[in-house]
Amino acid sequence: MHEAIRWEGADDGALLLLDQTRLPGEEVWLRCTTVEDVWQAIKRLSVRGAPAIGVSAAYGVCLAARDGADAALAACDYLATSRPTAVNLFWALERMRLAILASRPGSQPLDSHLLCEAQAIHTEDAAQCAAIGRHGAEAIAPLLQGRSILTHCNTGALATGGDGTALAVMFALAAAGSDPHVFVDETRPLLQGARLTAWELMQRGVRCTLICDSMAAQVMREGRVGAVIVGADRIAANGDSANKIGTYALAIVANWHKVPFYVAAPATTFDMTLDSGDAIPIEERGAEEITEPFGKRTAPEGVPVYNPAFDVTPAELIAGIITERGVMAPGEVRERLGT
Ligand SMILES: CSC[C@@H](O)[C@@H](O)C(=O)COP(=O)(O)O
Repeated sequence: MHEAIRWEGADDGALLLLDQTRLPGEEVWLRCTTVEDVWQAIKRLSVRGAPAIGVSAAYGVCLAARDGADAALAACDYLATSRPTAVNLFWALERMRLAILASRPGSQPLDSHLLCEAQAIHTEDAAQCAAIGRHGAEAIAPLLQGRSILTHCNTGALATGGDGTALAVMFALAAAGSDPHVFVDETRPLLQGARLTAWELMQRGVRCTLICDSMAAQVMREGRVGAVIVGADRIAANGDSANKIGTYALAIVANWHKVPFYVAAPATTFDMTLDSGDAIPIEERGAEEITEPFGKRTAPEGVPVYNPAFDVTPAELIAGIITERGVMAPGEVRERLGT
């Protein structure tokens, strides 16, 4: 596993993040010592992927706790403003807030109490990834019959506290000896597929082929895809799933070609307060990500730009949701994950 989040030292330590904006060219670790460092790292996507954002934010609260409980509570509010779509962020911050409120003077010092909580969130996420891999491999293996899996964005060890969500399924298939092949969508505009997923799969010896997002329909028409598996940033109670922009179009294309479309995510990605995906907040990012990708201008100065970072795939396009509790139909989410 290529871990991307580490805590260095004891209670007075620092958060180390493998800077995902520099991959695959350079492996540079950022050393975060303040809550502001963590906020910036999340905002600029040095750490990204829904579960990884939650884990990192939890450690960010530990950094603030050195200045006491009020500073730690303020850090929870502040980190919640970094990105709006991945519900794992808000879930982790709520868990840290409850841990702050439960901390009693005279018992374990606040900073070590909170570090234990953040480490528990991290470890639990790793265990959830492993279970998603196991359940997903069992469900997906019979669908492949020598065909490939297609995926979008990055859902591996870089995006989580463990082995990943959708990518964990591919790693589990590989570990079981079934030698999967993965078509990797490059994932416009920030190329999480080309830069991160292709890198992770190659590091782990999983066969993959990089395609542009717009080529997915063609490889499906050629009969080369047995299943699509993607991650999620927030899943509503009816199974509607928000994920990286382009996922919705991919789901439509998969359904047209009768290729089963799966979402893989831990329970921490479900937002049972939302009846449908219509209420999921969609992050809009800066125009320069499209007009000047990676510092090179590709569009005329002054052109109007719309840059939503996520879209919502309606539940009816999803064959199954792979969670640590097993694979469920979108219609089973309310019953299996509570109201
Ligand atoms: C296991 S990560 C699942 C999702 O968070 C992932 O697919 C995704 O859309 C990430 O978007 P990003 O903008 O790179 O944070």
